This record gives sequence, structure tokens and C-alpha cells, in this order.
Amino acid sequence: MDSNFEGGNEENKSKIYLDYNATTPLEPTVLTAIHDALRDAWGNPSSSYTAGKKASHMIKQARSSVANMIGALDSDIIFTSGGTEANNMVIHSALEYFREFNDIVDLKPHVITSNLEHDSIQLPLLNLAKQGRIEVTFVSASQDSGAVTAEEVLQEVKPGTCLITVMMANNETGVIQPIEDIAKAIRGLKKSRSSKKIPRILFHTDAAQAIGKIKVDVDELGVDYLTVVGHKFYGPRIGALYVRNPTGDTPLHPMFFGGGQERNFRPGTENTGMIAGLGCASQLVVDNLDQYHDNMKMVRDYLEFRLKEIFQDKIQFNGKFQTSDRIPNTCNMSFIGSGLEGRKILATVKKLQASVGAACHSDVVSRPSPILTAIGVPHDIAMNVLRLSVGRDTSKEDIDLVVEDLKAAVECLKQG
Ligand SMILES: O=C(O)CC[SeH]
Repeated sequence: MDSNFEGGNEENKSKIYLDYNATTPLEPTVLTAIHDALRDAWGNPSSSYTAGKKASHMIKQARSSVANMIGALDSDIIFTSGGTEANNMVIHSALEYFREFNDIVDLKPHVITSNLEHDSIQLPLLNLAKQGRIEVTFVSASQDSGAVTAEEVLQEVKPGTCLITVMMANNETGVIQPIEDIAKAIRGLKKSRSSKKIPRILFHTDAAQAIGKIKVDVDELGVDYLTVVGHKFYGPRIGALYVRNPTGDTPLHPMFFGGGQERNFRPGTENTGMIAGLGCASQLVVDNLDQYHDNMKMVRDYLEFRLKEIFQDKIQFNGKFQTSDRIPNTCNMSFIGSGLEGRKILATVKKLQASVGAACHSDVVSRPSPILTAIGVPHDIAMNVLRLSVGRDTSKEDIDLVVEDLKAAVECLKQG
């Protein structure tokens, strides 16, 4: 049984959680790390006496674990309140960089992104464009791969392009985006752009759905910024922003000002307990990624095998493409037939806890996922979607129970 319901109340024990892309429970060792830090390292990390030094040492250790997890230097890690803050900080920094640069050239800042992004990228960009402060280009993902291509992203580059931001893996389909290819193409433009005295193109990826599932290495990716989100890999609800040498190569500008913490990049007395938890969760990824990956992939593939076995041609998978890879834990599927909307299925099942798409869109019931629409899934199929995302402890027994639960729900809905 899925371990995060062990010890839960009776109702919870009968439930099977398959929404790990929405959020994950804390690993028990992470919970212990948080508890111990709150108990033993309550001092202000800026204080020079023992209580403060205990806290600052714990933060130093956590920073090192986060850096190690993504192949970064400790000094490249800035702790934030979460992924939304990290993503907004990247956009803010790119615009500040451009503004400083713009004394030389009379251009409007231009940002390129995909049509698959999380709202914490899409909405700040749309808001800035609405204010007339930037131009933004949303590159469409291919319907044949569920991903953008480096060629199509780079085709949109203009003299004023100062930021390209593309998520590493999509939260609904699980499709992995070509981050390395985009970075390589951007590097190819660096020399010509610097000779024309136009802004460097900064490159960011939101790795929220990739970390803890596949290898994430900032040097292999070639990014300038990378977003880390703790609650997607059994850590606490804080985050971190990777910035390649923030005091030198890569611009980073604070969104607010205060006591000077995080080298003035992100002021505010540090959340030692949660930072300790993020460090512990990161160390678990360093130590166990291959095992996590392999188990999640085995269980997800078994899920898709069983779904196909039971429902045959009455379902379709929306994230499986010959020409792109997926993170190992995600299955996006739709039932084929009227009256089988994903929300109705989820309201009818007895055990399964999952979603039809991004949790932050769960209140929108009248339209299909914009992500599925973006990759060409027809309206009626997109309305019948289930997003199933397995976790580290999901078992084949859980999958057998879920498939039986879905079979019963579909039969019940078909009987009207
Ligand atoms: O995809 C999810 O559920 C998390 C982002 Se809102």
C-alpha cells in the first residue's frame, strides 16, 4: 500500500494517491530534518553566537545538498519561497538586465517561451506584455512530440530578445523539452550578438517536474537559471533558484529589499527548518535517483499496460510520442466515449485520488486543459482526460486496485 497513507485515518487508508505531480508527501527523514532544525537551530542565522551559527551551518549544508543534486556550485543556489517566486525572479532579473543594457540600444525587451508553461511563467509574462513593458512570443509545441523544438524557439529571436524560458518537463503530459538543444543554439548566437552590442539571451528552465525523476545537471543542460521546487520531490514547500555565478556572469536582481540575507538577492530571515528539509530531500535524490526513476517507470509502464489490457481501444494516451521522452512517473490518458469526462470519473471512483490536469487549474471545470489543447488533443478527448502520476512508493498492487476502480467507475457511468 502506498506508504503516505500508512497511519492515516480509515478513509485515507482505502485511497490510492496518483497525483504526485500536484504535490508529494514529505519523506519521513525530511520531516525529521525539519523537526530537528526547528527544535535545535531556531537561532537567527545572521547572529554570531552559537544559536545563530547552528542555523547558518544547517543552511550551508542544505545549500550544498541542493547544489550537489543539480551539479551546481553552492554559491549558485538562492533559497526562495517556492517555484513561483523563483520563476518570477528570473523574469524580473532579465528585465532589469535589459533595462541597464537599454541605455545603449533603443529596443523593447523580448521574451520567448513555450505554450506549455506553468502559470508562474505564463501569467507574469502576459501581465508585463499587457502593461506594454515587454514583447512575448509563445512558441507552440509540436502535435507530433508534445514538445517545442530548438529551431522553432530560436527562429523567434529578435535583437531585443533577453530571455528564453522553457520548462524542463511538462506537469500534465510529462513530456521532456529539449533544453540542452535550446541552450546550444543560444550559445551559437552569443558571439554575433555581443559584436552588435545587443543583449545577451539569458536562458531559464523550470525543472519542477524533472527533479527527483530524471537526471538534472545544470552544466549538461547549459542553462543560466533553473528552478527547484521542494514539494515535487518529497520535500517542503519552499524552493530554490539556480543562477550560474549570480555575482558575475548571470544577472540576478532582488524583487524586494531588506536585511541582506542570501547575499542581498533574496532578503528575509531564512526559513531554517524548511531549508533543512529541502537539503535532506535533495540529498535523498542524490543518493537514490536511479532507484526512484526505475521504480516509478516500472509502475507507470505497468499502469499503462493494465489500462490498455482492460480498456483496449476505448482509451488513448496523450503524452506518449515516438519523438520525445517523458518523465518516468506520468501517464496522461483519456477515455473515449460520451459521458466519460475525467471529472465525472474522479467523482465516481472509490479509491483513486488523481486529477484531470494541473492542480492550479482544478477550479476550471468548463474547458479542457490548455496543455492538451496546445498539443492538438481534440476537445472531447481532452475533456475525458485523467492525469495519473505515480510516486516512489506506488506499487503494482496499487495499480491493480486503481485499474479495477476505474473499470467499475466507467461501467457505472455507462449505465447512466
Ligand atoms: O500540475 C500540477 O498539479 C502542479 C502545478 Se499547478
